[in-house]
Amino acid sequence: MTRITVAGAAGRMGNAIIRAIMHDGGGALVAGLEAPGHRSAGKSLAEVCGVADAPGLVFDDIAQAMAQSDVLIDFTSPTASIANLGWCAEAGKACVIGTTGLDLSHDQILRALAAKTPVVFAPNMSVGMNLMFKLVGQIAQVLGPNYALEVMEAHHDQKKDAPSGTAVRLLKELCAARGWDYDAVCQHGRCGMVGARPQDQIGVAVIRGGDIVGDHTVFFIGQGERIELTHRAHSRDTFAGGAVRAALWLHGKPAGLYDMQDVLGLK
Ligand SMILES: NC(=O)C1=CN([C@@H]2O[C@H](COP(=O)(O)OP(=O)(O)OC[C@H]3O[C@@H](n4cnc5c(N)ncnc54)[C@H](O)[C@@H]3O)[C@@H](O)[C@H]2O)C=CC1
Ligand SMILES: O=C(O)C1=N[C@H](C(=O)O)C[C@H](O)C1
Repeated sequence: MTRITVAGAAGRMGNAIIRAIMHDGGGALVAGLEAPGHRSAGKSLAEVCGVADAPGLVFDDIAQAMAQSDVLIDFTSPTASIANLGWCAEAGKACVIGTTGLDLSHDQILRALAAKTPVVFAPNMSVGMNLMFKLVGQIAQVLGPNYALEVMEAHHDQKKDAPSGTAVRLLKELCAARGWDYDAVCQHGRCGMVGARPQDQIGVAVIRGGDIVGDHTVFFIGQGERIELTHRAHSRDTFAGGAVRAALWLHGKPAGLYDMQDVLGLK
């Protein structure tokens, strides 16, 4: 059985992942990991997460948290995920990373570390969104250049990064389909005398508020009609289930960088 440690155990996703391991089965929950000096360090996972039957403790030291584990599932912050992956690469432990907001330098380090240990890295662990990643490029290609592309995402008011990692991936799929350069064509918001819309542009709109779990819409807008392709996550359980599925799939795989498309057989 795959033994799993959950980083960010006291966070929104950490909590959902611990519930998924406990209630959906398939893996063994070993420990939680939190930021150095975090108030939950030394407490039981059951107390920290409110999951009565959860075994194990929360540590603020990765060596202790991973001592009995095969896989780390990490939904934390960009710097924390890269540091935790660095430890996993040295120790030969597999790592599933769902953290978003990584910059180019994080991305380069992640790729180098994934040469040493198996890693699943994906901005969205849901089945539906991973199918949508495939579909948006196909739709853009079939409709052709006369259809304007726009992306809108909405999330809860605690989200730190914008646009979401999922929106960034959708934009990259659309750019690949059109042969466009991401940085050159993405227009983040519009304000003032912006003029007529150029054809080679993708507008990006970001909404934040309340407890929205995660909504993404891609607009394909033509003269006389439009398609709006929307994915709405109803709860974090959909991401958590995907993360656990990825951990079970990853255990025993050779070193390398994988994403949810590999896990779900969508490539
Ligand atoms: N890929 C996906 O499907 C999804 C990705 N996310 C991403 O996951 C990340 C976390 O999101 P939330 O759970 O909402 O955030 P959160 O803020 O609720 O939780 C993050 C947790 O990580 C902990 N942490 C910080 N540094 C740490 C370290 N060095 N080691 C261990 N734990 C550490 C924090 O104390 C906190 O408890 C974000 O980047 C978010 O965008 C969120 C939902 C789905
Ligand atoms: O921070 C979140 O909550 C989410 N983050 C991911 C992202 O940035 O794409 C995925 C999901 O939409 C929820």
